Amino acid sequence: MNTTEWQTYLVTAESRSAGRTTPEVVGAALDGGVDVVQLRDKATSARERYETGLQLRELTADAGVPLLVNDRIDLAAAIDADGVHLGQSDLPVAVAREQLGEDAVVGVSASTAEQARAAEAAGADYLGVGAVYGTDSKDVSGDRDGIGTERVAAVADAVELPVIGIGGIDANNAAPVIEAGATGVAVLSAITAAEDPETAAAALRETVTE
Ligand SMILES: Cc1ncc(COP(=O)(O)OP(=O)(O)O)c(N)n1
Ligand SMILES: Cc1ncsc1CCOP(=O)(O)O
Ligand SMILES: [Mg+2]
Repeated sequence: MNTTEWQTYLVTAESRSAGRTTPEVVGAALDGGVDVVQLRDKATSARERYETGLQLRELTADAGVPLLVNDRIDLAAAIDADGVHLGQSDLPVAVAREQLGEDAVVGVSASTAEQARAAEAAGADYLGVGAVYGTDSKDVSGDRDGIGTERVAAVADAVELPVIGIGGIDANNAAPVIEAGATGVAVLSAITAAEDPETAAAALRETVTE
C-alpha cells in the first residue's frame, strides 16, 4: 500500500461525534474523500470496538479506502483491517508484522527526529507526528501548545518515511503542516465533531491537495 498518497486521514472518536455513531461519521467522511480511516476509541469495550470495526471494514472496503486500528494488533487481525497505528508505548513494529503479515501497514507515532529514525529502522510504513497544534482530544501534558510545524519539518527531514501531521489540525491550519514537509494530515475533531462531516472532509481535502 502506498502510504505516500495518504493526504487526509480520519481518526475516529464516537465520544466527539455529536451523538452520531462512528459508522455514520465514517460514511460521511468517505463521501467527503478521506484517504484512510483509523478506528480509535478508547472509551468503549473491546466487544463494542469489534462490532464497530466490522462495520467500518465493510464501509471502507466498499469505498476502496484502507482501515487501520489504533493500538490493538489483535483487533486489527479480528476485523481484517489493513494495519495498525502504534504509539511509543505500544507493541513493536516487528510484532505487528509477525501477527498481521508482511503486507500489513504499520504506522508509528513520533514526536522527535530520534523517535522517527528509530521507527524507520524498525520498518514502519509511515509516521504520525504530533500533536502539531494544541488539542483537547488527547492528553499531551508535556506539550500543551503542540510541537509546532518547525518540529514537523525536523522530523520530515530526518527520515524518508511519509509523515502525517496530527493534533489540532483543520482545514484552516493544515497548509503550514504540509509546507513543513508532511505528506498528509490526520484529524479527529475537525471531521467527527463537525456539523457536516462530509463537507468538513471535503474542505480538508481541498486545502491539503491544492
Ligand atoms: C496518525 C496517527 N498519529 C499519531 C497517533 C497517536 O498515537 P499514540 O501515540 O499511540 O496515541 P493514541 O492515539 O493511542 O492515544 C495516532 N493515533 N494516529
Ligand atoms: C490521537 C492524537 N495523537 C496526537 S494528537 C491526537 C488527537 C488529535 O485530535 P484532534 O484532531 O481533534 O486534535
Ligand atoms: Mg496508541
